[in-house]
Amino acid sequence: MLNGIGPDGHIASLFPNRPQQYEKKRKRRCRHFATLGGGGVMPPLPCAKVKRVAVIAVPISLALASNEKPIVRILDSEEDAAVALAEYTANLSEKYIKQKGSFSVVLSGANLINTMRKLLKPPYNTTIDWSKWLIFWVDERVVPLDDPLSNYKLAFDGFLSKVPIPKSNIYPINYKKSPADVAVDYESRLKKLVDEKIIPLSASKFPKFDLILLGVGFDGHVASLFPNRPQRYEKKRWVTFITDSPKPPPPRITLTFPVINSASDIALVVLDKGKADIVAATLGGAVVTPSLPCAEVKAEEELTWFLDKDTASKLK
Ligand SMILES: O=C(O)[C@H](O)[C@@H](O)[C@H](O)[C@H](O)COP(=O)(O)O
Repeated sequence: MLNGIGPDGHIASLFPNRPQQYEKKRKRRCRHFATLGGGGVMPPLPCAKVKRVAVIAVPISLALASNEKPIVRILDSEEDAAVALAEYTANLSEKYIKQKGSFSVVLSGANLINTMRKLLKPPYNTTIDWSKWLIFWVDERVVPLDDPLSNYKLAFDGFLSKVPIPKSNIYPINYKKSPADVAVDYESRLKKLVDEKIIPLSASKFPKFDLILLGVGFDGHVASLFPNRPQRYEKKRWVTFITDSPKPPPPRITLTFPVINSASDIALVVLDKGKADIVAATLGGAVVTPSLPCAEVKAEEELTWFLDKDTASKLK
């Protein structure tokens, strides 16, 4: 069988986001699955599912996923990763407060907040200068701040209510608007903080946060930048919105890649063996087109992955 490969990885008329690629009974289909290059991508690209492959030509559009030598820390357990994350965050807090008088921290939702728990314990609960912390969200669900789905509520209940960060240093969304307007509002508040020199501007004229803490989804998303949604390609806006997020709830706002990638330090915290394939594909340099969002993350200073042994188990 002679097959071409589309820029999105489709072969024949089997496209990445269409159910036909999963057809198991009808005859016109590809029977056997394998992955060229060994990177597990979830869901796999149709072109990665063809068995017995002879590669005749590789389209030049299949660029390697970008990743500029991240630091990869593989800890024995989730508990050890939480300890390492606390030490890493406390060191950066000390460094940036010394350097510039404040420490801007941008939070994700979901499991990350629990993994930050060691910062609430000695010695960090008393040694960190919490009064200098500024808190933002890399993405937020457009729901009231007391809704169980709110990333603000998750962070407040699990972390922010337990440390003395001044309320005026915490920047949740103004949720009482449409997602589009919530994004405009968050962006204009960030612009004001840049004008007031509370947040510096990067060389490429995006806000430069000190530390962004990211989780990675099973499909390789970071923040609310999903593989099959256009928001990941935004180049100008600082904050954008999505009304059909594949991860519920659908309405969200998110910082864009130009902002994320302008941060000084970024931690990607992935502690879930169900994400071992995504991690192996990203850090193993697998050819994935379009690339996984988590493979697009870069930091001005250092990008550090925090993994546990199980999550790193498929890394060669
Ligand atoms: O609001 C959200 O849902 C997040 O900010 C999202 O980007 C999250 O970080 C990833 O989905 C990973 O989540 P887990 O680490 O909990 O799997």
